[in-house]
Amino acid sequence: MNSLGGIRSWPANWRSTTASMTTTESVRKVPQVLTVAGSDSGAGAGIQADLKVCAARGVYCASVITAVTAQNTRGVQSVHLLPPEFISEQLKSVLSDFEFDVVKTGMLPSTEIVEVLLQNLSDFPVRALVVDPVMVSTSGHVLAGSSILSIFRERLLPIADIITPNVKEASALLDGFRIETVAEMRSAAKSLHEMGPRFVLVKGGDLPDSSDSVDVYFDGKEFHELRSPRIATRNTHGTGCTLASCIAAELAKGSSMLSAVKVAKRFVDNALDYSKDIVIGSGMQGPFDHFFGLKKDPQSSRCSIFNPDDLFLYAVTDSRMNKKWNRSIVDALKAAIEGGATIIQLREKEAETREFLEEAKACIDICRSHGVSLLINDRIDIALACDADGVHVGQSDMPVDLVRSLLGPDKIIGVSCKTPEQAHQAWKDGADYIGSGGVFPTNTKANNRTIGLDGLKEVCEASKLPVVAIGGIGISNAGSVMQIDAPNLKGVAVVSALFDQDCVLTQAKKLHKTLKESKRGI
Ligand SMILES: Nc1ncnc2c1ncn2[C@@H]1O[C@H](COP(=O)(O)OP(=O)(O)O)[C@@H](O)[C@H]1O
Ligand SMILES: Cc1ncc(COP(=O)(O)O)c(N)n1
Ligand SMILES: [Mg+2]
Repeated sequence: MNSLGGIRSWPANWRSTTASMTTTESVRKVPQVLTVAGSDSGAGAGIQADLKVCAARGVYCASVITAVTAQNTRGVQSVHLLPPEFISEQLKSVLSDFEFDVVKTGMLPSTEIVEVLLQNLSDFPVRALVVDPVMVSTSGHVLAGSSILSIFRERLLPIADIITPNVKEASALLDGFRIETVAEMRSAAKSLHEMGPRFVLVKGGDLPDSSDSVDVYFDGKEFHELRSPRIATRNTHGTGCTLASCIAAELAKGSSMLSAVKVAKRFVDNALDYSKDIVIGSGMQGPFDHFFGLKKDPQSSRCSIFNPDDLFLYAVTDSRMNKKWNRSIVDALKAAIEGGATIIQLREKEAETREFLEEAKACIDICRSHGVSLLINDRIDIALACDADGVHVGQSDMPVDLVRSLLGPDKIIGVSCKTPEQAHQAWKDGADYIGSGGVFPTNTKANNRTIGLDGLKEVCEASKLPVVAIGGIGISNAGSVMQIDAPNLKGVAVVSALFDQDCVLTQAKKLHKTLKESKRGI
């Protein structure tokens, strides 16, 4: 739909171009999505899911309804298509008024309906188009028949920025191509890409015989497999709609396509996990809760889900390096995350408290919008004040058991350990992970005793906790670190290898690639 390559940021002058009815200073731009989809009376999927996920992600969502379904947790009882002329009126109404960042489509059940959509999109061009080619509900009901296939293939897919078919839909678009394995999902993604969309995500929620829930993403050159353990629940009604709308919401906020897809996958995963036991309706396809992020489960003592795999590429900031390269902390972090950093630690040794707090708040916004956790080095007060995801403390900082009692059960706590004794204590005190090093000598931390790869291994073996290695690690030696034989070594933490570099994005990508390759080699 657009020429922005999926990596978009607000134009510098958006304030002056956005609205003319109020003064420039008082304008606050809200990211906006339009969903063009069907209504689900049970409110688990369709328009209702789209509205919920956008609200949960802080994005405004308008809705044009194409069809009304009589639907519940047992299935779809009946479908009523709205007249194409009336759908066109709805489209004109909102497209002529709002400034949508992204249009997302769901159920488009007739050729005439697709025609009116295409006509309106050509009358009112939008910046990005997410097409979820809804054809079959999770319950197996046909929501759009084969009559729409040719207009999808010939006219809608070629203008889409991303399409998100499930395996059945991908197969239908490819004349019945069989998709039963991840390898076949890859072939399907490639063939669908040839039909014209800029990105393809083939969703594997319904892939038979797979213990993981795997989605295959293809950008025309590279494949990415997005995996998460399959959650055992009946409440998967609306996962497809939610995923596509979450991608639209993240794009509307300015994310790149891959970041948007990753955030969306994680959102669905967290929502399913949070809602796996809820019972709504008596059928086999229950809805899930999109607002898990706003709630705490009174039954469980730990409710934020710390994923040890997030330690994979752990970026630790350094303000002197940002000054040296003349970039803001926010730009540095954005580049690190876009390049593949999976968790961030804000380490600030010079700033005054007020300055540190303001910085932390700006960083949290960036991290939250990318679905990446942000930890604060040492300063429990700053972590509390800005509601960071957790802290990292050293052996001479506040003791971990005290940190836990101050921060409560939900926050992530990491602790630096050089010895097996410290590692054992970290676990007893309630830490979530260990940072172990310095593995190699480094300029970032003066007078720091190095422990080498043997010391790292001893620390790993002494604890049940996940470990991230730190100290003098970069592209040249990250592979040797990951190859020590320790299953709880989850990743590497780096400072200079990312931030004391000309291009943070390039270095992050290279390091991520190196780590992935070395992990595969184990
Ligand atoms: N049981 C599950 N556990 C974890 N993720 C799931 C599960 N079922 C579906 N997903 C995820 O939900 C998203 C929607 O997938 P899918 O169910 O294949 O689409 P649709 O709802 O369109 O049929 C995908 O990201 C998929 O990986
Ligand atoms: C109105 C409408 N749109 C889309 C879906 C597909 O949702 P899912 O495949 O997740 O059940 C649905 N069931 N109803
Ligand atoms: Mg599904």
